[in-house]
Amino acid sequence: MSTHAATTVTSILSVDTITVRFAGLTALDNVSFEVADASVHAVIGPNGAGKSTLFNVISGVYSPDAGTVRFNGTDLTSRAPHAIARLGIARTFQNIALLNTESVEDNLLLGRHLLTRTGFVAAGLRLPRSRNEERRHRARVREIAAFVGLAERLDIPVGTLPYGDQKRVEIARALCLEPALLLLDEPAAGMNAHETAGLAHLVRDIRDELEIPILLIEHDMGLVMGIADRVSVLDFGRLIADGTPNQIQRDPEVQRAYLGVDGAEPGVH
Ligand SMILES: Nc1ncnc2c1ncn2[C@@H]1O[C@H](COP(=O)(O)OP(=O)(O)OP(=O)(O)O)[C@@H](O)[C@H]1O
Repeated sequence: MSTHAATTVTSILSVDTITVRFAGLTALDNVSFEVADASVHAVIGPNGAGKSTLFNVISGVYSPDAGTVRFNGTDLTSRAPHAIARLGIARTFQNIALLNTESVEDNLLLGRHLLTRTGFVAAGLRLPRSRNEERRHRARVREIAAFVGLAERLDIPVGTLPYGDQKRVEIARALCLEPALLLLDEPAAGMNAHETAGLAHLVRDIRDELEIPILLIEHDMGLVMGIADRVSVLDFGRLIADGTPNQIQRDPEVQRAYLGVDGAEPGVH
């Protein structure tokens, strides 16, 4: 027997033989992979590869035709989106979904509504217990805003912020759920180089300081290769590769999938 104990990587999310069909089209075909705890895990693939469908299965928007998704051992398959959020999976969307005329603080407070016991109606009536609860939530919202770099922007209507800051508000709102796993859907889309660099920092900080694992869909290969611990590659609904960024960049099937679509290698952007 070996004297060296194998390093065990705990997995927080298991995607197990997931298949999703839309009419005649197989959007996900028997897809399996694991997301390790304390990791940044990227899902990449050409347009139409099945990435959004995968997120929609994990977050409960779609029920798969076959397979299971387990989160910390709990079967998520066919649970409703709000039940999955309550279990600790928070997500952001491709298009910013915030209340533009409301302040950063109010948008973040709304992100905590699943965690409130007395609810915001009771808070509006200023009942003593709800006042205490509201105070706690406001304090936590301030901490989270400071963590993402928005401490000075709490009173500003979200719609007037620069795009990169609006994306930060979205991520902060997801963090307000105190998630055990964060799903980010194309967080760098529409960002300039400076904003993307800031996002890379933030994602690393969420993993390293908050110790929240992150699963992200992203087309910006520079960002993916720079921050991901592991990368899963989808092509026409099939998982064609799963490995470290280095392994993925050298994988001939991955290169073929990208060259076949738009002439770009995943390592070159
Ligand atoms: N609700 C739906 N009804 C029918 N077909 C769908 C539906 N959602 C996705 N599809 C199809 O499933 C396939 C996978 O789509 P999906 O949006 O998951 O790909 P994607 O990798 O996220 O693409 P992109 O990078 O362009 O966002 C595509 O062929 C798409 O047209």
